[in-house]
Amino acid sequence: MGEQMGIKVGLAGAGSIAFGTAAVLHEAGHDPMLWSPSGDGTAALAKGAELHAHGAVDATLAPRIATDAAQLARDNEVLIIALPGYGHKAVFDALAPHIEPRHQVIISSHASLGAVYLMQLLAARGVTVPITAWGTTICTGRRQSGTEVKVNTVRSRVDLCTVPDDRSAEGLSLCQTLFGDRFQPRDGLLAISLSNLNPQNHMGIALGNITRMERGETWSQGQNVTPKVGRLLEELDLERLAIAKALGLEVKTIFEHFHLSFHVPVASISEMNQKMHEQGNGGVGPATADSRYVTEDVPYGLVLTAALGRLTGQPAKLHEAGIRIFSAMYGRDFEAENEILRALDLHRFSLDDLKRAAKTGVLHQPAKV
Ligand SMILES: NC(=O)C1=CN([C@@H]2O[C@H](COP(=O)(O)OP(=O)(O)OC[C@H]3O[C@@H](n4cnc5c(N)ncnc54)[C@H](OP(=O)(O)O)[C@@H]3O)[C@@H](O)[C@H]2O)C=CC1
Ligand SMILES: CC(C)(CO)C(=O)C(=O)O
Repeated sequence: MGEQMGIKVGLAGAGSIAFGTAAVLHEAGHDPMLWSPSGDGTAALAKGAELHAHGAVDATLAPRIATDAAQLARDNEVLIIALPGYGHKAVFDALAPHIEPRHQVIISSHASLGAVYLMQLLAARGVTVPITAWGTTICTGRRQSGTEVKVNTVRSRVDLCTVPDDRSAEGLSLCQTLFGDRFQPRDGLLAISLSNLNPQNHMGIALGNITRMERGETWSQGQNVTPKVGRLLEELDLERLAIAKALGLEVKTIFEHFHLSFHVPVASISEMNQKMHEQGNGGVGPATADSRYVTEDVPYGLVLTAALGRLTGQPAKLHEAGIRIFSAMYGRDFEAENEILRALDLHRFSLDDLKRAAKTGVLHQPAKV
């Protein structure tokens, strides 16, 4: 995998996380390249402007820019998928024909068994590579313009797993080489899916603040995790933890999540968020109802957790209610919007099939009856 430093990393995406991750990689001496699927996200950088990161990372860099998926794969040894779940299928479809055995793929953050979908595309070409799924992102932040990103935090811990699981050591070692000793290996893709706290947290945050979002207000996210919103997040967390327990999987609690990601002492979730607000990394809430907090996290997050709740006999009633309430508010069927679960035809598989696929990355066709 090349030299210890200066690894060429291709990022699919040119939004907040792709920009922030490029800055983190640059600071660690690596060589990032960005690919904006439409070209819009990198228009200014492609004309020669520099990318400025400020906040938890202060850096100015001139990342390489890819014109298409083929170039991103050709010019890099590592590919990081760094865009919302609703773009994953299109990006996997575009990249898969160009991925070769020399590559490693990281999905940041992994959504709805996307790693299984990508493995399936690669298997059709006879290619296997280590695909590492992260439960979240290495940093948080907001892209401020085509050349600027504010990085709010660089996380101390990110949960990961690699499929197929016999390539786990390669996946972990690569992540450590790129980003340092920040990774907590977890037991397969179901653990990683249940390690992503955004869907449940964003459900509570968006429900509590939907009028602010719809009216386009500017509002502090941390400050608006008020005691009642905080309690809803804690109750949502209990549903997720019950499913993980039924599956025999260890995942972090919401308290550990905020502590490790935002460096605040453990207290109630509302108190931890107030502290984040005070120390300046509480973030800014979405200023539009057309936000991935709903359009990504409901179909690609809550829907999978709710399905796992049904399969494990641990019904996630609040998660289920969230899917219905947001679908009613938006006049959309968010359950039907998940392109990856639809392509995998999840309903045909048993819990045992999913448990196996969580390790191998392969969903075997159920036997015909
Ligand atoms: N920002 C944060 O602090 C955090 C983000 N995350 C997660 O990280 C991931 C990335 O988030 P973030 O960078 O903030 O998101 P952004 O909305 O900033 O990502 C924008 C990028 O996504 C691309 N994109 C959007 N829709 C599609 C599509 N349908 N097909 C292909 N590409 C698409 C855009 O393409 P184009 O360039 O063509 O416009 C652009 O490059 C998400 O899963 C998010 O939930 C998790 C925790 C924190
Ligand atoms: C703001 C933050 C870090 C917490 O909700 C986030 O997860 C996001 O932007 O997706």
